[in-house]
Amino acid sequence: MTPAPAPLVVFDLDGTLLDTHADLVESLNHTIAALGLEPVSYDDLTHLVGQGARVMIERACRLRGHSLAEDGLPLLVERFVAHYAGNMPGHTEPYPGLVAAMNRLKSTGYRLAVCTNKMESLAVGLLDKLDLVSYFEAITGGDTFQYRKPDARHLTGTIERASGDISRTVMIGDSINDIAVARNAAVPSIAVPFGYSDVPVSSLDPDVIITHYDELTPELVEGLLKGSAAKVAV
Ligand SMILES: O=C(O)COP(=O)(O)O
Ligand SMILES: [Mg+2]
Repeated sequence: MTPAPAPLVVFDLDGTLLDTHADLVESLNHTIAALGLEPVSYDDLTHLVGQGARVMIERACRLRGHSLAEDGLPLLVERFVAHYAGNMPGHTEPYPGLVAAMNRLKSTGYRLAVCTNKMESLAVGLLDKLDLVSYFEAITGGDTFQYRKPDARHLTGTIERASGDISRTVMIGDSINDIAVARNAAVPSIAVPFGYSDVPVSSLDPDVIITHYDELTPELVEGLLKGSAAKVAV
């Protein structure tokens, strides 16, 4: 019998691997200050984040009642990226128990990857500053492909780059795009409630919710993989 391919756990980044909120808010406020707009708060972030910097800036302008000239956006994105990249890692930290959980999974033969709507260069740069890049077989961002979460191809493209097997993959994330991309790719999902969802994660209907990384064990992932294999077999 051929052994089952190594399982792959694919992580979202903002609000899942890393608590990035303070730096996102700071860089966003630095960006919109150029337009004379009032700063946004952490509470606003849950509605603004999710589709990368460009959309976050557009949404923040809308929130502040500012109609952005079409050609104004590239300069603002540049301003955001310069500020964010220039301050990394800032206040950003891995969520409690994450590194131990990743070590646990890796020492059991698991592969890990990142599928984020953040720009790939910012995701890689940030993970590099935190010495976490080497954990991942692949890191893909919102600009890596022509499509991004919740489009299934962002996740399937990530799995391919990580040399994973879609029937042995689990996606873990904090918001609707993550649970939706998993559903769209027919991959089991795990939600974390400590990120930036604007609705309770239970309403997204993930397969499992974990409230701390201590719960992310090989047994939990194997259980989900068996469950999804059973669903396919029915
Ligand atoms: O930066 C964003 O807008 C979203 O990032 P995430 O996909 O890692 O949550
Ligand atoms: Mg997220």
